[in-house]
Amino acid sequence: MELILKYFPNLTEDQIAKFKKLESLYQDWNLRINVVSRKDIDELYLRHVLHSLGIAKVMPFNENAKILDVGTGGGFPGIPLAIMYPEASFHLVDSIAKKLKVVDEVVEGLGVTNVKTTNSRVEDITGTYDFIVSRAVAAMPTFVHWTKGKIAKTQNHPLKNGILYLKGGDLSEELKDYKTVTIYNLSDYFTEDFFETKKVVHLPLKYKG
Ligand SMILES: C[S@@+](CC[C@H](N)C(=O)[O-])C[C@H]1O[C@@H](n2cnc3c(N)ncnc32)[C@H](O)[C@@H]1O
Repeated sequence: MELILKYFPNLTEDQIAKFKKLESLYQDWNLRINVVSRKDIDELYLRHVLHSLGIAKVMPFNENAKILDVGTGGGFPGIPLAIMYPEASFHLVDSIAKKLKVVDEVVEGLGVTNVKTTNSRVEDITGTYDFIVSRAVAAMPTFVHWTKGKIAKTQNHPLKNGILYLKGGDLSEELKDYKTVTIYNLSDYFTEDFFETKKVVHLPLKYKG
């Protein structure tokens, strides 16, 4: 938890309490439904919570922001971001129901009220959002195809509405066709070795016409 405060020192007491509570909730639920590997659960704050919050360093969301987390799995990056931005609304989607069971239990255990979950493939989601966040779900071309038409027209943030994707490693081949992409190195924000190759990829997307 100190790790989160190191990079986000202005959290409220309520946010601190919620971030702290994440550990016991995930430890408990992960024993019943495995959503986080054993190694990762020991490093939950580094590998999951702080990594998810890399998106917050790149693009602090406004009040009323509408965010879709595609393939949220056990709730990453959506749950840490929902704690960070209690006035924004988060829609967490996954095609596997038992993963969302963990998300629903964690959300209830935390008392977070700005998260909605849907058990569905993202292709079947019909809303529009300021940003679509994700980690470890699909290569960018597939992801862009899946999320077509889900971006809101009105721009409310300094970065253009679109995808904010947590990715790692060499992305030159995967992203070569996207002229408008911006890559943010998380090592510019966080000093831990884990972030050495980690990035946030911002890809502006056209709104639904
Ligand atoms: C490797 S997990 C990543 C989970 C989480 N984002 C994380 O980083 O911890 C990929 C998740 O994407 C989900 N997924 C894959 N394709 C999807 C689709 N088309 N629509 C919704 N969820 C999808 C899978 O069910 C799985 O839970």
